[in-house]
Amino acid sequence: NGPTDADLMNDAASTGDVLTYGMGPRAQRFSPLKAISTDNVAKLVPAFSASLGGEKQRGQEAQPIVYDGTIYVTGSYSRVFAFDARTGEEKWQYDARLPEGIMPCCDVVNRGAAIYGDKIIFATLDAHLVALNRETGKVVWNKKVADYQAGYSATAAPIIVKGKVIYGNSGGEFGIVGAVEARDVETGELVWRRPTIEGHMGSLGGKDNGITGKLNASWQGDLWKTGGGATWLGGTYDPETNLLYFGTGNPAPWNSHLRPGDNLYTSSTLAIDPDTGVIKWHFQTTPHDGWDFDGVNEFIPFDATINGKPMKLGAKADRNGYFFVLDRTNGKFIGAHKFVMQTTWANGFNAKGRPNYVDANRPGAPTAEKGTSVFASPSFLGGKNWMPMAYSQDTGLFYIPSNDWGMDIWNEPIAYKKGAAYLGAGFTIKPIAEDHIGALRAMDPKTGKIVWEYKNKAPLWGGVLTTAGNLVFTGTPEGYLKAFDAKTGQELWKFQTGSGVVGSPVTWEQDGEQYVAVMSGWGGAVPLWGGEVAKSFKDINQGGSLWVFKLAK
Ligand SMILES: O=C(O)c1cc(C(=O)O)c2c(n1)C(=O)C(=O)c1cc(C(=O)O)[nH]c1-2
Ligand SMILES: [Ca+2]
Repeated sequence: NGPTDADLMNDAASTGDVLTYGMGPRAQRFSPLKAISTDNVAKLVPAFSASLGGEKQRGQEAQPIVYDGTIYVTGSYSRVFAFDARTGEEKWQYDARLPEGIMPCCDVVNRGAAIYGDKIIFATLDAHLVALNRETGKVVWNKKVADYQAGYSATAAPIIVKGKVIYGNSGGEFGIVGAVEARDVETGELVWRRPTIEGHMGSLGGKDNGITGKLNASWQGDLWKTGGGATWLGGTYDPETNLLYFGTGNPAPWNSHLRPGDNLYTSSTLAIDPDTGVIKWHFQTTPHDGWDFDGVNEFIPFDATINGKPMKLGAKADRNGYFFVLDRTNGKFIGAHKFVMQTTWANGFNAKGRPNYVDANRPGAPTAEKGTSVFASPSFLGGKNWMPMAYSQDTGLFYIPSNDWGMDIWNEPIAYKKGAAYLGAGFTIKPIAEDHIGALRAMDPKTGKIVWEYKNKAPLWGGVLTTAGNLVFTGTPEGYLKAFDAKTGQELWKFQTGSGVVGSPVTWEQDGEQYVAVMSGWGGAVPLWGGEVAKSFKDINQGGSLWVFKLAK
């Protein structure tokens, strides 16, 4: 009863449901549906809206899951809701009732749940993993996965591969140690664990399973013990190579002068064996990161012919402003293409895939209180942050929700203290263009060319969906869900949802009609950390609702 492993692996092709974060294990966010197309999208109207209620609003970053007449969404403050997919009527809701002392860095968000058999599984801000019965919302199991009092939290949607629920952790701003873990979906028992920082021991079936990397190869002294590298965006899975792809976040502390070396495996993409948790390859996008270019961004498998050769590739639009194409079988560097207006920290990448650093643009070492401040672009909130891009199998383009902005950044002294912020840096984010911060960009992964772009005044903070109807959907903080022509970027439709849209849209087919759904509710990191940019957009109203659309009859 309920979705099986095979159903999850087939999610990209099955149009009657949305079973995985990313609309398929590869997370391409491409739907073969075309009942809604460039010809008729102007006639898209609300079918219903459902409120998450309460006073607990803030950022709604979730991607809905749709199965058998029910829409499952997670809400801010670690809540889960089940709504009737035809009427919007609430079936149940679950509230994790968080303790006082949680320490999420960047708003009380959650990006979505996983579904498997009779269960809905999600991660909480106090670092628990919870399985609920999908019919009743009652707890089936609830496991503490890390210590929230040490700064651990969780915001990502888990994925499920071969009966194991696989998930990441958050807390990179508190000197935690990143890890990917796999648990038995039926019992919640740990199967394997893989820390992301070199020197830490992995486990498999209750036994040691080798340390990650090589102790002290790229970290000095004891710094690896509090090295960061959170896996806070979860991962993708490619059934063809049988590899999980997880991004890793910033090294801790942010002040790079306090931790000489490459600091592996922070700001990287890791390919992990889903059966054992062993790292098969790694690619570091920002070695010795000094700007919080936290590299968790999703790695999306795709196939393309390059120089006459069909290749199994993967792409990642990194927070550091470069779009990476790698051979997904072995991590070999194929290319890095700038997708933002400006990158002050590096001038491209060399043939081996190492950045050509501009040394003068690394914030200076603090002599006493404060080191030399530099202007850096992108800002630490990134050329692209958590919000997922989409890949169209029809156009062969990636649609990247990106932002053009910079920051003043300087280093400060800091020492590790359990449960306290471990940055050693100060910063102020600033706009760099008159007319926009956000830019939805269509990237050709074969050439690195930007085929079209749509500029948005506020920073884009929501996920992207693309369809065989030649459409691209994404939301804006100004409150709109918008649809664009996938080939030209022409804006074809918009709808005002009443609060900023920072969720990820999905589409499916039900009773012979195509539906589109998205969460509305402004929040996430921008209002908290956005400096001058946050001030400009402080009047956006908060919210918390699910919007569902279909074509007017
Ligand atoms: O290093 C980490 O553990 C971590 C976690 C998270 C998170 O879990 O949301 C964010 C970040 N870092 C981060 O750097 C960041 O810019 C960010 C933005 C958001 C958001 O949801 O808007 N989360 C996070
Ligand atoms: Ca971070």
